Amino acid sequence: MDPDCRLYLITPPVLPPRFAWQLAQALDAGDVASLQLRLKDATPDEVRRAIEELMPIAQARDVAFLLNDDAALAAEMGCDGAHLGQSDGDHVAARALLKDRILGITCHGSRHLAMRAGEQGADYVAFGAFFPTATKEVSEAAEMEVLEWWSEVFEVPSVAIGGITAANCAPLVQAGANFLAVVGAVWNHPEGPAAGVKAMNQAIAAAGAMAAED
Ligand SMILES: Cc1ncc(COP(=O)(O)OP(=O)(O)O)c(N)n1
Ligand SMILES: Cc1nc(C(=O)O)sc1CCOP(=O)(O)O
Ligand SMILES: [Mg+2]
Repeated sequence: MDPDCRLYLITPPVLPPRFAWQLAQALDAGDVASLQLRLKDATPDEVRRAIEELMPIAQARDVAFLLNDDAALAAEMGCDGAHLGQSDGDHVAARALLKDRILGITCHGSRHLAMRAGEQGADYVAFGAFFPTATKEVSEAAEMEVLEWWSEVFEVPSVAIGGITAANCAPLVQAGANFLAVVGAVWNHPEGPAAGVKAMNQAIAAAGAMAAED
C-alpha cells in the first residue's frame, strides 16, 4: 500500500463573491497539491479573468494551477496544466500542446480508459465517482479495487474524486490514491473552507499512518 496522498482542490462550479479571499484562506490552512479551476457555465472571458485573478494566489503558495476542460487555454494562459474528461477533445493533441505542463485525464471506473490515458501521456489518471455527490450529476461510478490495482501495476499517480469527505476518505488513501479531489468537503464545510482543508488533511494523515502500519 502507498500511504502518500495529498489534497487536490477543485473550485466551486460558480464562484461566490470574494472567492479570491476565501481561496487564499483555504490554501493557507494546510497542504494542497493542486487547484483546478472548474467553471462549467462561465464565458471564455470570465474563465480568463478568473485565471488572471486566482492563478497567482495558487502559484504563490506552490499549489499547481490546473484548468478544467481546455488544454489550449491552459497552455496559452500559463497554467500549470489541464484536466480533461473523455469528451474534452483529443488527449494526444492536448499532450503535445501542453508540453511539460500537467495533463490529467478522467477515467471513471475503467481500467481500459486508465491504461489508454497512461499511454497517451497523462500525468495522472482520475477515478470516480466513489461516493454520491451533490456537485455534479455523475453517471459513472468507480470501485476501490481500481485504485489498488492501479497503484500496484503503474507508476502514474491516481486521483480519486466524487463525494469525498474527511469522514469517508480513509479507504481511498489505504487503497493507494495519490490525490483526493474535492469540492464540497472544502467549500461547503460548515466552519468554512479553511476548516475543510484542515479536516481533509487530518483525515488523510490519519489514514496514511494506518496504511503505513499494515
Ligand atoms: C480531478 C478530476 N477528476 C475528474 C474530473 C471530471 O472531469 P470530466 O469528466 O471532464 O467532467 P467535468 O469536470 O468537466 O464536469 C475532474 N474535473 N477533475
Ligand atoms: C467534478 C467531478 N467529477 C466527478 C467524476 O466522477 O468524474 S465527481 C465530481 C464532483 C466532485 O465534487 P465533490 O467533491 O463535491 O463530490
Ligand atoms: Mg470535462
